[in-house]
Amino acid sequence: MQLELLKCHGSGNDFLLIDELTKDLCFSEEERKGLALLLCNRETGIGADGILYVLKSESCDARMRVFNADGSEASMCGNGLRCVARFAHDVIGKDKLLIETMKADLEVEKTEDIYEGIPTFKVEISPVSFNTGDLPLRIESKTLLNGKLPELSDSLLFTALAVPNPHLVSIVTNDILDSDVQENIARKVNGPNDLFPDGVNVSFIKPIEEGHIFVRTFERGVGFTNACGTAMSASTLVTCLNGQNAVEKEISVYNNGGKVKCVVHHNHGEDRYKIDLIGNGTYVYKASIEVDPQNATHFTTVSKENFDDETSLYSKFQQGVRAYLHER
Ligand SMILES: N[C@@H](CCC[C@H](N)C(=O)O)C(=O)O
Repeated sequence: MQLELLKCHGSGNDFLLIDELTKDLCFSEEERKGLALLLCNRETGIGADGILYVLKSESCDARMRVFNADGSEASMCGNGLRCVARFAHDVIGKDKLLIETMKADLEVEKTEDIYEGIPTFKVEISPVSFNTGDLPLRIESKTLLNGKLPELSDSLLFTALAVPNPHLVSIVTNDILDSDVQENIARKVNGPNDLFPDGVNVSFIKPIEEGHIFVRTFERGVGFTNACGTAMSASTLVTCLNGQNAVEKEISVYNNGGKVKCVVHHNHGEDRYKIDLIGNGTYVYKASIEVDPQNATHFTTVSKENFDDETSLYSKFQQGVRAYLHER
């Protein structure tokens, strides 16, 4: 079949978006997985951190399903949701939309440009849970808040939370960030292991100054990515809980692909948190490929059309972000 793909990114976390909103496509679960494995491979495929399937929804404006590069399905993807928000906005023509995801219906909204000319979307990251059973993390206690996991490190303090995909977060110093500690831990908890049977996204946070943090994530099902939206949201919340940042205030979150803004909201009555994730939803190119989803072993590219203006504008934004980080 001829399959249209939209390559897009949020903070350099890149995806292949497949439109099942306006097109009648019908994939089996195995085919969705097979397409992710074939197309996301950076050596033999097109290369991407995951596939975003955008489907029709009975209750919302659209539905998002996210498959990681290794073919596993994730319950949420923050950077991907901004790309889906952009796509649904462009197709449906509404500034505010509701997107169905695996575990929640989430509000998304076109918002003020993060950098002049860059299409920017605010997406809701929720529900948030600190219950270890929701990741799952198999330890005795019901939560892990700045606690030790001796199986992973003698010294680092970790917080575990689901937003609702699973995250393990630690605030670290420069020397730890520059070492291979994060990769070793992440590989351990994303291979066969007793602590995180389903794997976990592992983030290290470096506080820069009040209202500004840097986050790097090793993603479950992918590896190190330029950025992970749910991880940046989870990390911002952790810095608020630690008193390093404040709730209801915009926090700048720098990453290897750019910058987003996060705002943590706390509903005191219900003691619930939700986070606004604000950042780019950038189109890179449109492509058409010939592929057999039932036997997804190879594909041929039929056509490709670049969104050069979007790419060069995003590069300018990145230059500013790098200059800021270089000075620190
Ligand atoms: N890149 C995403 C998260 C994608 C899913 C994640 N790897 C998982 O398996 O939970 C984001 O921007 O949130």
